[in-house]
Amino acid sequence: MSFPWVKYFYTHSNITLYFCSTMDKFTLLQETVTNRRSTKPVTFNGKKIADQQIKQLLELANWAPSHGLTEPWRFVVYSDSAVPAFCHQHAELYKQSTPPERFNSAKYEKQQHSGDMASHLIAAYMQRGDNPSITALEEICATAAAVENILLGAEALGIAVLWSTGGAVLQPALKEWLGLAENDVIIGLLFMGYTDEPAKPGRRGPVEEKTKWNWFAGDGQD
Ligand SMILES: Cc1cc2nc3c(=O)[nH]c(=O)nc-3n(C[C@H](O)[C@H](O)[C@H](O)COP(=O)(O)O)c2cc1C
Repeated sequence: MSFPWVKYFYTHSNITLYFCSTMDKFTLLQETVTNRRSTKPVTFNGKKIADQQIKQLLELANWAPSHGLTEPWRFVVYSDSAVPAFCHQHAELYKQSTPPERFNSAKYEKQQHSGDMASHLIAAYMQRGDNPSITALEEICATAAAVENILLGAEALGIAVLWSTGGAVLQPALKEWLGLAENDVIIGLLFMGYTDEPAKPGRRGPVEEKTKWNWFAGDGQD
């Protein structure tokens, strides 16, 4: 015995479900992307993130795209008392590598204490590969994409993050201290923790002002 209406319902409800789940996926992603905010470590509350969640975020990072599958992203993770210890060292490197006329003592002290309430700190860098057809720019882009994956995953888990290139991050001194090769590039320090402070609203200029569309005459347009 056949029940055509069962087949009809089954087929069409699946189509409906497919469209619903596509919509939900986009809405969820959109919320995660637009709600993500940078959080200053000074507002962290000292609560610890489980190492397991940090590992989950690193797994997300590892799914970033890379030209030629070079996977150039590398991470050095600091946790517990290694975080303030790193920050003190980073502040010293900033002091040593900054000409006296540009040295800012307030920045130095801020760097020293930036990890006091953080749970983890991740130094993210691009390890330059030896494939001559892949440029350093491409490998930096891939590593930045990996970092963005961490930021979005953190937002989904309620973890506060600041991606920072302040202090000595862009100076050779930090690279040397971390034992990186000359062509490697530090993409940033990720200060991670929890905050009780509400996020400030994000703001962006209109994307239309950053986009140029091109059409061929006669093509359909929305
Ligand atoms: C490559 C990079 C470096 C950044 N460096 C710093 C930094 O050194 N200090 C800081 O306070 N924020 C830093 N930020 C965070 C930006 O200030 C922040 O993304 C921007 O103000 C927009 O705010 P939102 O992330 O909350 O949308 C950096 C962001 C990026 C992408």
